Amino acid sequence: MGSRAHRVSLGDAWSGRVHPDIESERRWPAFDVERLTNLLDGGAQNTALRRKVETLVRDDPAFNLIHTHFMTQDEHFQAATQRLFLIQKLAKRMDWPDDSLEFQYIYRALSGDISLGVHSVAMNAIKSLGSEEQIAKWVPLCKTYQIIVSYAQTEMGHGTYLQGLETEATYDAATQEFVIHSPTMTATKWWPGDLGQAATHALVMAQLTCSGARWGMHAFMVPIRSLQDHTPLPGITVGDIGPKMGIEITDNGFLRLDHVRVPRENMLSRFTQVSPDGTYVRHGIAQVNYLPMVVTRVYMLRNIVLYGLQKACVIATRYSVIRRQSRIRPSDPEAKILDYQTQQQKLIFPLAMGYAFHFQVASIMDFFHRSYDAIRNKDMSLLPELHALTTGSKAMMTEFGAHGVELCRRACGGHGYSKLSGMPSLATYLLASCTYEGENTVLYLQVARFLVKNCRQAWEASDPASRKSLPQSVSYLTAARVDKCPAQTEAHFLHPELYMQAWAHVAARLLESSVHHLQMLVQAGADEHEAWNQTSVLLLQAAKAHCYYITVKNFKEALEKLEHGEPAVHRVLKRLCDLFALHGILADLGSFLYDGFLSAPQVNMLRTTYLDLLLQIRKDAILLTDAFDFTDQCLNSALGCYDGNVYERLFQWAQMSPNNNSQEKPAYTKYIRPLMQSRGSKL
Ligand SMILES: CCCCCCC/C=C/C(=O)SCCNC(=O)CCNC(=O)[C@H](O)C(C)(C)COP(=O)(O)OP(=O)(O)OC[C@H]1O[C@@H](n2cnc3c(N)ncnc32)[C@H](O)[C@@H]1OP(=O)(O)O
Ligand SMILES: Cc1cc2nc3c(=O)[nH]c(=O)nc-3n(C[C@H](O)[C@H](O)[C@H](O)COP(=O)(O)OP(=O)(O)OC[C@H]3O[C@@H](n4cnc5c(N)ncnc54)[C@H](O)[C@@H]3O)c2cc1C
Repeated sequence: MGSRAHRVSLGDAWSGRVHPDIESERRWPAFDVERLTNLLDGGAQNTALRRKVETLVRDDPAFNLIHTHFMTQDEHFQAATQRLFLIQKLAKRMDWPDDSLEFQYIYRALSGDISLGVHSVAMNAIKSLGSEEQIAKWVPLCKTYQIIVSYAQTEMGHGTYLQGLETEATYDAATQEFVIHSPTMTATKWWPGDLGQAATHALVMAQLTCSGARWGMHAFMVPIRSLQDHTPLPGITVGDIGPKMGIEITDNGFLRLDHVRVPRENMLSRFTQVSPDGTYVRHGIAQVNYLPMVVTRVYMLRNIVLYGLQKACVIATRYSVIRRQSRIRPSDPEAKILDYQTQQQKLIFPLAMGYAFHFQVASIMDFFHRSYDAIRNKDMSLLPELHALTTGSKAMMTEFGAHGVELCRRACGGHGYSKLSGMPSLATYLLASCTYEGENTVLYLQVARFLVKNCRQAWEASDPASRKSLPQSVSYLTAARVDKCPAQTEAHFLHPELYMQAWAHVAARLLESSVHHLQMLVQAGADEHEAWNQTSVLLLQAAKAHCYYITVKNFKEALEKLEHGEPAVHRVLKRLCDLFALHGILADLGSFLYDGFLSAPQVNMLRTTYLDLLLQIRKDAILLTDAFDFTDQCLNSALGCYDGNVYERLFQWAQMSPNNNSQEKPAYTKYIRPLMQSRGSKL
């Protein structure tokens, strides 16, 4: 399939004419864009399949996303639910297998603008925590949408601290039922997606009490709305939590339970069981019921964070070669804004991130697939490392991703504030992701806990064998390290080993000084918890440096695999990897200068290398964003279309505003006219 025709998909009259300012960027490609797209897709056959799926939704008006810019919250939810309904029909007609790539691709093609995402989160939770019988019972009902399930964990009073959840699940051995109850206002479930309007069931996370003891958070399948008429069932108070910053496709809701009884079989019991007489049995640590969050964190990284960031890069970079403003020299024509060094600085770091995070997601997915089945089969040996890798990646990718999208939005100037640019929607999605599935600070501190625990064990161990047994992702922290940067020229900063050493050095030093600070406070009389709190700013910094190190390492290792097969693609990706690593150093220079790891002259050399990279990457910027291969339909942006016809499209889309299509002007007739006439016109 011709890729250009494929991309120009909105059918506008001018789409055939590509704007000369963007055409010139594509005229002499330094690498084969299609090969890079294939690499990102995991092979040419996947690219072909993805494009086939995209074609299926391209010409159908029901899948046209432009109108979403003008919708109210409820209209948005309805349209997203209609798309879900149509996709299910399409999938049945096309005979797509469950969990197939086709589903992944159609969600991507429609920019994830499809409702009932949390139903999938809940279904994955059932697969993680349910026994085989429970999975066999509930998952087919979920897959066929005979029931719709919300993941109801967060309460008004507690989201982070799961031990503090107040919803009660008390076992009644006489009837072999659990009594699920919200004892206080703050116990009200608040925020769960798909709960406000859609759900028939909630997977309620509640504190289990049986045999007179409390056992922590467990998952219970609770019917909440009638399967006949969708009204709330007895004992259930359920509704919508009201307006929010964005993500209108999701009906976030509240839920109160008044002594609602569910059978004993409704507690998910892969790892924990309550026998008929109330005896409690558990396999693994108490936090084993937190496994669904690990799974969701993995999937959200690709579907929401990575794609959101990449789309913002495409839109802002394309716009920046069309937009001309001011002159570099007085005698020049007005410059493309992408030719300003400061604009390059704004946009090229997010672009490098868009690639770095691609390889980060691939690595996390790989670790997840290697460890998840073993965990479900009660081998918990890789769970702590999986938890640390997923929480760290979630925190870093959402924090940097949200920042990157905001940089891209601002790089579009005033038009970036228009919803028609697509940027505000991307920005609110990325912002929300910093909070849901674990607030980022809290998640970074989980990473710090893992680092401190493992490294302390290694440092305190006298025999070298204990050092060897450190989880692979942290073993570098206790290895011998370089204390002074050996770079003598600007070119030395383009050696991956050199910037890896720099990141390893800073991550290890920050961790060591956090641990020393902890020890110092304890020696001075603080208990270990207070000492932890009084060291948490340092710990956060150490966890962040570790996450950066891991991301650079994954990028570097992915490139090593590519080195021999694809020299041109390797060359452009290597520049992005270099820039990603060096940008992080420049952004946190204090940490690298603190103990003299870098000298001031080295910082100057590093900065020169960085600025030179900006210029080199700028030449390929459009092609690097084209390689993500998002359709115009998916981008849903007046600024970001493949053909670059920004101004025509912006004007045309604005005409769709209901204000421009109604004879009624209530604000004018009710208030403006009377206001103007109130004093008697002198004109
Ligand atoms: C396709 C995507 C669609 C996206 C839609 C998204 C919709 C959004 C949904 C949601 O937001 S659902 C709600 C999500 N909520 C959270 O993420 C809550 C965040 N809080 C937590 O994860 C935990 O409470 C906590 C912060 C980890 C703290 O828990 P706790 O106080 O109980 O534990 P600690 O004392 O800190 O640690 C004890 C021990 O447990 C280990 N651990 C903690 N969490 C996990 C886990 N998930 N998996 C495995 N192990 C875990 C932790 O490392 C400690 O281990 P040790 O150090 O003692 O060995
Ligand atoms: C769009 C959206 C969708 C959501 N969907 C769902 C859903 O489907 N199901 C569901 O159950 N929940 C859902 N949530 C809830 C979400 O998971 C929680 O809001 C999130 O986990 C944060 O918890 P919190 O609100 O309690 O924040 P808090 O923990 O109250 O955070 C407030 C501040 O306190 C700080 N803080 C808290 N604890 C600590 C600590 N131990 N150490 C240091 N600092 C701390 C945080 O860093 C933060 O700065 C959703 C939320 C949003 C915004």
